[in-house]
Amino acid sequence: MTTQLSVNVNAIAYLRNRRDLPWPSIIDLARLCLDAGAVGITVHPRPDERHIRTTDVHEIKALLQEPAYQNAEFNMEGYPEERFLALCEEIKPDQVTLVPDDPSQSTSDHGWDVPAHADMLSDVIARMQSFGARVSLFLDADPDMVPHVKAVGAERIELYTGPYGHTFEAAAKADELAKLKATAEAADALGLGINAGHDLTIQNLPPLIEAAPMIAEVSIGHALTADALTHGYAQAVTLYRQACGQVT
Ligand SMILES: CC(=O)[C@@H](O)[C@H](O)COP(=O)(O)O
Ligand SMILES: NCC(=O)COP(=O)(O)O
Repeated sequence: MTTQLSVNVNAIAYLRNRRDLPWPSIIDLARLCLDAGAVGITVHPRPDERHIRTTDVHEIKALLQEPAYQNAEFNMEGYPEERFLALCEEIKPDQVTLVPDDPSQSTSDHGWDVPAHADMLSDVIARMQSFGARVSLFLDADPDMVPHVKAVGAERIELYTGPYGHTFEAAAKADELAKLKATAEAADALGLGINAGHDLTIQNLPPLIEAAPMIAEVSIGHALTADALTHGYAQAVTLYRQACGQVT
């Protein structure tokens, strides 16, 4: 399996929202990403619309319905509150990634305590699957949490890679990578798909993929957008696809 790249466009929306102007265009840049070989687009429409707005979600959906992008995937991330779930039912993305974020959080910084929310998650997962979405649960690197994901019916986990991306001292980085590897292997053994994301970079991606080659998809936004300021957006996508081990 080759790890696929889904580009998160939250950061583009942040930049666009600085002024009451329609540029940078999320749709134009999403088109660039897909044409450069990204498997799909990821958004995280937060309740305060600090970056991705509901209108953006509808416009991306329309883009992915164009003939050229029929095979592209739409991944919607968010906390399972009613507004987000209703939007998912309206948009019908290919994948819904459930994230345990409080609305006040500055960004996603932890995975689910699945047993503590098992009944709610089971119901939400079934609700999202009823329109055909694949459901992924955002998870800390903890193999013991994996069987609970299986029990609530999700198809995938998304490994929260922030602690790995935030460490720079070799021993700490090795320790975080080992935890990610063990969690990916536990999920693979139970037949769960494995995604990964948060603070992944061109530098830290190859060791992650080497440690856990069964990772099906990484969703990357912040560092890719930063690198796009240097290399251009299409070239940045190519560089990240190469870091995923894809031949471009
Ligand atoms: C779930 C995750 O780690 C990211 O996809 C998250 O969407 C980042 O959110 P912000 O772009 O709002 O920081
Ligand atoms: N799920 C992770 C994601 O979509 C983007 O995270 P980041 O690359 O912006 O940290």
